[in-house]
Formats: sequence, C-alpha cells, structure tokens
Amino acid sequence: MRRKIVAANWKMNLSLAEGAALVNDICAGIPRLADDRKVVIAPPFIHIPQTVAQLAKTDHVHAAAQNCYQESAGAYTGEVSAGMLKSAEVEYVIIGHSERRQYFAETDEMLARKTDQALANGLQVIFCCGEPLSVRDADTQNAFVEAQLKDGLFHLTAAQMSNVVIAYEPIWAIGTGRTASSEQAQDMHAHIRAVLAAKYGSEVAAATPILYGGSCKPSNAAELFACADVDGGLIGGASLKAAEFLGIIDAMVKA
Ligand SMILES: O=C(CO)COP(=O)(O)O
Repeated sequence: MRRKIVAANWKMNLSLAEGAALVNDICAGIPRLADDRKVVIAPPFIHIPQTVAQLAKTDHVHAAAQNCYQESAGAYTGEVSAGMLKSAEVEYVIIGHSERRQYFAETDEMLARKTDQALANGLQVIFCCGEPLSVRDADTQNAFVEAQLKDGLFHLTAAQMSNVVIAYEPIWAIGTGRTASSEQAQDMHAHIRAVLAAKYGSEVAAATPILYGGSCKPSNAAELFACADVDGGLIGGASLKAAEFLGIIDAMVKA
C-alpha cells in the first residue's frame, strides 16, 4: 500500500506565536491516522525547533523544511544545510518548489545537488514539478514535467527513490484559486508514474507517493484524492488555517 501524505507548505508566513498556535490546533484536531497516512508540516526555517518540539508529542505529524542548500557547509551566508536540518530532527525537505525555481533562479542542476545533500543526510525529499500556463496552453506539459524529473531526480538509484515523494504543482494553479480538474491531475499523475516506471520499474513507480498541489481546499480535496494516482496534497494557503487543513487531512483519511 502506497503512503498517502498531506503536507503543509507555510511559505513565508506566520510569526513564531502564530505558528505555535496553528500547530497546537492541528495536533488537537487531527484524527488517528493509519500507518500508511502521514501529515507533514513545512514552516519557515526559524520555526523549525519550535515545531519539532511540538510534534514530538505526536507519531503521525512530521516536520519538514521548505528548502536546503546544495553544499554541505562553508561560506554561504544566509543558507541552511541538509545536515543542519537533520540535526534539528527535521524528516522531510521540499526541493524545487516553483517559487524557488522562479524567484531564486534554482536550476535543475542545483536541485539535483540539493536532492543529493538531502538524501545523504537521511532526509526524505518532496520534489516539486509543474508547468507554467504557457506550457499548459501549448499542451506540452507532459514533456515539460518529464524533463524536470529527469534532470532533477533520474541520477538517483532505485533504492534512493524510496526516500523521494513527488509533488505535481501546476504553476497556474498555485495561489490562484484555479485548481487543476481531477481529470487534469489524474492524467499528469499517471504520466509521472509511467515515467518513473520506465526508468525504475513498476515497483518503484507504484510505491512513490505523488502529491497534487495548487489551490487544494477542503471543498475539492476529496475529489482530487479519489483519483487513482493522486496520493495526497501539498497545501499552501489552506494550510495556514487549522480548520481548512484539518478538512483536507480528513479527505485523505477517507480516500
Ligand atoms: O504552492 C503550493 C504548495 O507548495 C500550493 O499553494 P496554494 O495551495 O496556496 O495554491
């Protein structure tokens, strides 16, 4: 049985006090999860020690970072290494979010190195892919996403892939209120799984969770998570309100 995951990406939001209150409310409201269902919370770096301490009281909610640097240590002012995240007891790291690619000029080559750093330090990677609107309008999204996966991930071994989760986030659906239809999500997720199967075989492809991200809310989560190849979600805006995030977790529990 493939893992199902709902992950919160807080992006650059919330004070420490607001973050602590939100994690408290999520932990208080979360239902019992089966072993194959996981909730992940990715706050800004500065929240991490606080969030990790709060989550130590639960078994089924895990801390993540939103990024890490591609070198292990040194004179890189302002950066945070995968080893530091591990030392803070972070379990997951998001790599290749479209906002990192777009605003911080992160290239596929950098993302491949970040992935290596994360895996070498025992972190699980949530690797993001997804096309801009111009690519969707030209109907070339399958080739675009395939190239992102090949360039960012396909240097990994099959064994390393067991520590990788993929998040498909079409850029035109992020923060826009315009979600992909369940048919668009399923088509792309099936394509991603076929690309994984061609490279790593059907067992690895079947075991890799593929999350959907982009304007996912309690009102559309159940329909998205009912798709055969959608294994949960990476949630931005709706992860900042406990009631909304708990509603999305509920959709995963029932999926
Ligand atoms: O980018 C996202 C999560 O990483 C999605 O953001 P929204 O849920 O706000 O559209």
